[in-house]
Amino acid sequence: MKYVKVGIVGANGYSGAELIRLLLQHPYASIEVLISNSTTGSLLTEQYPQFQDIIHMKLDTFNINEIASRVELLFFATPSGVANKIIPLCLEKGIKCIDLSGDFRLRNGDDYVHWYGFEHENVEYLSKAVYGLAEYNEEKIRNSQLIANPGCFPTATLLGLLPALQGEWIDPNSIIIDGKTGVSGAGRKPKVGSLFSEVNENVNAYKIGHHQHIPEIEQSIFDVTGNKVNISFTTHLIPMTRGIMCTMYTKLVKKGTIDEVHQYYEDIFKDSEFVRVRPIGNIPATKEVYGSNYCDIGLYVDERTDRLIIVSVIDNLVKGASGQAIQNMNLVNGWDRSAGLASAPIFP
Ligand SMILES: NC(=O)C1=CN([C@@H]2O[C@H](COP(=O)(O)OP(=O)(O)OC[C@H]3O[C@@H](n4cnc5c(N)ncnc54)[C@H](OP(=O)(O)O)[C@@H]3O)[C@@H](O)[C@H]2O)C=CC1
Ligand SMILES: CC(=O)N[C@@H](CCC(=O)OP(=O)(O)O)C(=O)O
Repeated sequence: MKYVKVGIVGANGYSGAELIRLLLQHPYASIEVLISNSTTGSLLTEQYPQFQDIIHMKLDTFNINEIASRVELLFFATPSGVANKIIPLCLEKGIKCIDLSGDFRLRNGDDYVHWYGFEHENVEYLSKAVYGLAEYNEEKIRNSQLIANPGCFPTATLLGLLPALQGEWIDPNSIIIDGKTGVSGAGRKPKVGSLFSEVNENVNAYKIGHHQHIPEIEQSIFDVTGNKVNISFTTHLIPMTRGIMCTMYTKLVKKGTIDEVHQYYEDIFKDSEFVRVRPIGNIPATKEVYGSNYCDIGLYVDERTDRLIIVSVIDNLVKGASGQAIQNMNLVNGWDRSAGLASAPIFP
């Protein structure tokens, strides 16, 4: 099997480093180029000593003419507002691009000003991007040159919620999503809100009503089910390093026992190697997917309130970012879906 030469723009960030870790164990991809910004010129091991004697590479500046002949596929693990400017240059050179940022997830260019706070510079490319939720978009992803990798919260939310909507088990206008995340979700760039003394022994609700993942989740619900919904979505920062838990409260509209709903979920995900529907009565915890590409889903039918409560957990850096990006790379190249991703979660 031929190796595909890949590069990472934003290699010095948390999701960039996680891409490196996962790509090192990938059977068909070889890392050829690492690009960073303020740390350009340094060795990767100066930034991340864990890679000593494993990978010896320098962090370079982005120069499309210089890298075009060296890579066939680029991952963008850059802050929002960066990839929209440079991905079109890469596409013109025939490089496949997988963007881990939000820059190509929304179809409506005007939404970027409202939800992300920047003006998108290449709105004509938004319709060329395929949303990389692999479990729902596999065929389109296989044939795409530009993949918008889903956000971490949308990944956990959509995998947990879409079957309930597809099966018309719940009222689409009743959805409340309570999201919790570890601090690595905010990236490696230092900020006050990520300091140990701010996060430790604390829980903090943030971006209520204006989180950038709201339009992404609503857009995907529409694409898969045709439902135009307005969700209530609140995220909380909690004192852990990795992990996302989304607990979703929904009103049941179809009389169904937990056995029926559970069977419906199992049928939807029977061929998805990275979604595990937990047995009835078993609710997943974030540590049970730590370091892995799994999304685990637990279901509870509350007969007292007629609600279906769905709990979905992922590792934000793996299934929520770099693992899912590699899952998409596997589809684009026609490889095994789980190539390089088959490892079990780390526990405890
Ligand atoms: N962390 C997570 O759990 C998840 C992150 N994402 C998304 O992935 C992207 C990366 O996130 P994360 O790894 O956390 O971020 P980090 O802040 O940890 O890293 C950002 C990286 O981008 C580089 N960078 C910054 N500006 C530029 C630029 N203009 N040109 C090239 N490189 C640049 C930085 O380089 P340097 O350090 O040298 O300045 C650094 O390598 C974000 O868009 C984020 O929203 C998505 C899902 C989950
Ligand atoms: C803890 C923390 O701040 N998490 C970030 C995760 C965002 C992210 O990963 O960015 P994308 O929009 O590119 O998906 C947040 O909630 O905004």
